[in-house]
Amino acid sequence: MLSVHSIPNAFSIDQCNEILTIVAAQPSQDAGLVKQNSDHNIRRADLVWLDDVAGTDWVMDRIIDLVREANRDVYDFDLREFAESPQVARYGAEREGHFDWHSDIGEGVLASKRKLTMVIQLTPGSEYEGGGLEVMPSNHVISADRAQGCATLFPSMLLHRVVPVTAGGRHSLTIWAHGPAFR
Ligand SMILES: O=C(O)CCC(=O)C(=O)O
Ligand SMILES: [Fe+2]
Repeated sequence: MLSVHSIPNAFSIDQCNEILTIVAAQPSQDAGLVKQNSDHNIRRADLVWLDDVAGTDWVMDRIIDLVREANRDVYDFDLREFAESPQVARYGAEREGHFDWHSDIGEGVLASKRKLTMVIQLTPGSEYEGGGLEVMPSNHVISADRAQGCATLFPSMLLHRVVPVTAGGRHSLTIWAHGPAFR
């Protein structure tokens, strides 16, 4: 139940590139944390929330299929909804984009109901240095597959981070599935 699950080619290269094109046309926001305070020592990234963007229903449809299948095969969590918009983040070398160790379960009304996190690599791993997503399921660290289109899923309470980008830029798509609190 605390495992990190990887789905290669969850989104095709064409689909990743289409999302990147759509996002490039949107204004981005400086990343806030769970409680909307932006502490740049913890996180440095630019965000676009996809539910504000027309023409992205197919992205959510694909997300729903991927999460449903992974939950059936691996987690068996009581998931009820996607209560938050999919989020596209850009971590750029120009300000050492990163996200320090954190859990996605926070104190907010929505963040407290997060149960499963899925991150899609939108950028090919060869286009940036650093920027790796790392997840800590127990006393060791798992590095997410950097391949474009690969999905990494993990229970939202697990500590994870994005190490600083030192060259180029990395885009990721993150979505949370929500449900009643763990017990
Ligand atoms: O961009 C990533 O790889 C992870 C993003 C993340 O951990 C988050 O938004 O909570
Ligand atoms: Fe996170």
